[in-house]
Amino acid sequence: MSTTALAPSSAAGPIPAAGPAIEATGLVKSFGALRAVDGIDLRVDPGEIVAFLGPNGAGKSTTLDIVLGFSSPDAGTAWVFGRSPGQAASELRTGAILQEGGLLPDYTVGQTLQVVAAMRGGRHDIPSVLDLAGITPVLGRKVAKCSGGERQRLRLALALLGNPDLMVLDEPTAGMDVTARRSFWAAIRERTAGDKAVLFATHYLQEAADFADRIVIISRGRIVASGSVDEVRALGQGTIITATWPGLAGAAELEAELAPVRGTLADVAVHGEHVEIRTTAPDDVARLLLTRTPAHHLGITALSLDDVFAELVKDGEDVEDVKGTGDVTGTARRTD
Ligand SMILES: Nc1ncnc2c1ncn2[C@@H]1O[C@H](COP(=O)(O)OP(=O)(O)OP(=O)(O)O)[C@@H](O)[C@H]1O
Repeated sequence: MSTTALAPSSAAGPIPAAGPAIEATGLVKSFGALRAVDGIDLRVDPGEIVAFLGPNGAGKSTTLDIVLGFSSPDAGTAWVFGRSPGQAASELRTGAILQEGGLLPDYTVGQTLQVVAAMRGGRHDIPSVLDLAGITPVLGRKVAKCSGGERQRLRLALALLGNPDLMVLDEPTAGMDVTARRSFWAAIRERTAGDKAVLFATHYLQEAADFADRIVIISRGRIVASGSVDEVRALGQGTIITATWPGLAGAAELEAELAPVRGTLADVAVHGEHVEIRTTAPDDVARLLLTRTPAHHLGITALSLDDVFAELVKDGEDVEDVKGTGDVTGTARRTD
């Protein structure tokens, strides 16, 4: 697949946005016996930046390919500004950064932009694209000599050509260092200040937390949670208590001592004298540890977004039972 959505050129002038940037309902896509996408409902409104998070093979790219019109779903519908994805692409309403490949190593950055701009047709404000993507300094450099981050910036510039209303970015900052990632997102933010929409797939939870208005978590082709960062974080049940327990014989001793609060425990782990307990009643567990056991040095922390994410995607068996995940615009929900 090419790196950037090289939509067929269109003579069509600007067409007003109509409805949601993306409205997908009941998407299903199989490869042989594998259901890569298994009933996804997804809505992205103009002006929103939405992160699509999930483990490897969850179905993110397959979904994005459908939204971009690169492939058709086996079932369900996808609309982009009220049009078919292919139509929206041909009207230059969508721009994309896909995962890999597609760039010609012997072209310079500037030549690549010119060629793609000519292929896409229409009028392009190349200086502002260069500026926004921050690649002016490497304009004369051959793609083969560009660093990973510079290539991603070139991909961003290509995606910005035509000033699309929706950008679909598949792991757009892969290979970028923290500073490059920050300035990449600053450029996207600047770009989406109005009513432009962005849907991006990422493996970086922190990136999703920092830059997205909304997070959609997908596992095994199904949406398992969606909402703001805080809403998704709140789906994690429990609090983590850590402590040092001198002379602890092992997990059996810990569990025996915690018997009075057993019903509140989600997880216990013992690493030598260090214990980690996840509980829905942190005060009770802390009190018990401090008054009835030798444990000391207690630490009490909320679940991190990483913990919540790991829990939400941990077990495909749970997710298999999910039915109808509903829209992804409202309050966060877990669907198992
Ligand atoms: N063209 C294809 N033919 C066969 N299987 C495919 C094809 N495209 C994707 N798959 C499979 O579908 C599943 C979902 O793949 P997809 O690329 O959508 O996942 P992803 O969430 O984007 O993963 P990653 O984070 O690793 O990029 C995977 O098991 C993948 O191997």
